[in-house]
Amino acid sequence: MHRIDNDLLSVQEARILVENAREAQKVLAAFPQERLDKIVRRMAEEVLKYAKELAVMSCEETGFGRWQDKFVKNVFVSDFLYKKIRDMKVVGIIGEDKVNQTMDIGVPVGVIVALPPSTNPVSTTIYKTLIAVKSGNAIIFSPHPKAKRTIGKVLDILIRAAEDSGLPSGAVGYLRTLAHDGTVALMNHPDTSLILITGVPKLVQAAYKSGKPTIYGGPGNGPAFIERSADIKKAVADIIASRTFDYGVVSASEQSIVAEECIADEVRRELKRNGAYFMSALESERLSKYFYRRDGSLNPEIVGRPAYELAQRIGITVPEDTTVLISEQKYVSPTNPYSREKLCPVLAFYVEKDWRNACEKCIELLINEGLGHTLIIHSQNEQVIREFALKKPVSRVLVNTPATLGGIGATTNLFPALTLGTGAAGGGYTSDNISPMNLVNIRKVGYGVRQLADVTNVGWVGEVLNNGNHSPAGESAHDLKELLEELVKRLRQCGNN
Ligand SMILES: CC(=O)SCCNC(=O)CCNC(=O)[C@H](O)C(C)(C)COP(=O)(O)OP(=O)(O)OC[C@H]1O[C@@H](n2cnc3c(N)ncnc32)[C@H](O)[C@@H]1OP(=O)(O)O
Repeated sequence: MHRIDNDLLSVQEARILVENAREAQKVLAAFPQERLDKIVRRMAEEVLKYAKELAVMSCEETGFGRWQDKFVKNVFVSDFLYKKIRDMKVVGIIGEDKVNQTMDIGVPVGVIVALPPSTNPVSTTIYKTLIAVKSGNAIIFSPHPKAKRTIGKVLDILIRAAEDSGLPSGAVGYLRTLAHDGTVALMNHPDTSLILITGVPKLVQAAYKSGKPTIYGGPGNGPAFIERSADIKKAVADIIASRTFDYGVVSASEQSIVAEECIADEVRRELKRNGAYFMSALESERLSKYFYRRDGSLNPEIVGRPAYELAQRIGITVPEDTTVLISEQKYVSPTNPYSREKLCPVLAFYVEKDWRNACEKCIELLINEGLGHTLIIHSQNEQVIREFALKKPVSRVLVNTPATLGGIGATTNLFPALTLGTGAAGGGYTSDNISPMNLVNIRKVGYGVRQLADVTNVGWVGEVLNNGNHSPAGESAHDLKELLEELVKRLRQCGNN
């Protein structure tokens, strides 16, 4: 009974939120870029003040990750991302080609439905709100139930700051009565235009079923290949820093290491020097039992937990400062959790004879899970790097950098984003690191610059038509002559002769 009431209330609330957002967006759509920018700036400045408090709150509410790293992510979006988008021209006339006489006009998509994940609730919510308002859109969040207090607080801070600086009321909103039906009602409402979903694998199908354009930042399974020419010390330090960041919850993070045989022992030694613990086959087997729930989904109990705690769970005594748990593996399979995304500081370790075999292994891992997401290579050999980049079914190839930070555009010059597109390979429609430009349509303006006759080479067309042998329909020479005369007549009628 309670569930039914909750579902009904949630659906009703969803309808009201969309109606308010639709009206607010009409006002917002008329704002020039400068006015939107002022609001974005106020939101970024205000939420930055709460970066630490929200990081702590997020860990307390969800149990996922490390507050210090969440604090870094919150600062990253409120400061670095903000500065990156500050001078971007996204709406109105955003491009003009005086020579070719064309113009591009950025047009907001309308009302966006956003789902943030329980693993990055604060930073993803800040990021989505900033890029949505920057691009003149309204945005309605359906908070993840596991992080609803935290997401509610982030949004209250953002909404207060935004409305104080002129955002029409209702342009940023969120569902307070959380229920599956309310979220689906937001997705299916005829007045919502686009769904921006990060994590939450269980609701992706509902988003696709709505028939709306859906941008999904989904699971990764990035293999990190260490090639013989790599700076091994740096490669290992990068991987450890990345895999331990926020206890492994970022989807771009390394899930396995693929080492070239001739350097494998050195890599193992370096990993151990960096606090890694290599599990025995038995220990690996014991830990593997915890990875999935009965329905095959990832078990939240191991997500975003430190290596030491995971070791305790299977009764292994390891030093408290153990950074990652590593399992030596040979094979890739959907039933082998070590060859899939793990969202915690656990890595698989594969050894391959040379870079070509490593290349195959990486592809096998990506086909197993994480198609379209991310791959990492540590190498000084530009030729191998390029071969890798050309062949891998991923949307981002990260070179000599920690993947967690490289994928989200902190240590690389990729766009700073917490929703990473996986392209057609990953079942989505964009492979971008999602930016405000993904939230507008580009209206193309083209001035008349030539006449139809200018693009029609009558002489050449005549030559082709008169060559009866090449006529697919087998028309007679007489028919073709008539066709040509008709073409010339049409060009004249257009006043173009
Ligand atoms: C750059 C980046 O890092 S992007 C982040 C990418 N991250 C991911 O892809 C992580 C993928 N996430 C997961 O695998 C899971 O969310 C886990 C393992 C982290 C956590 O699992 P859980 O705690 O069980 O949370 P899960 O997301 O599955 O949701 C739990 C329930 O809440 C529901 N739920 C989640 N969000 C909403 C919402 N907005 N509205 C209504 N219901 C929701 C889910 O449908 C699910 O319902 P069910 O249990 O009845 O099927």
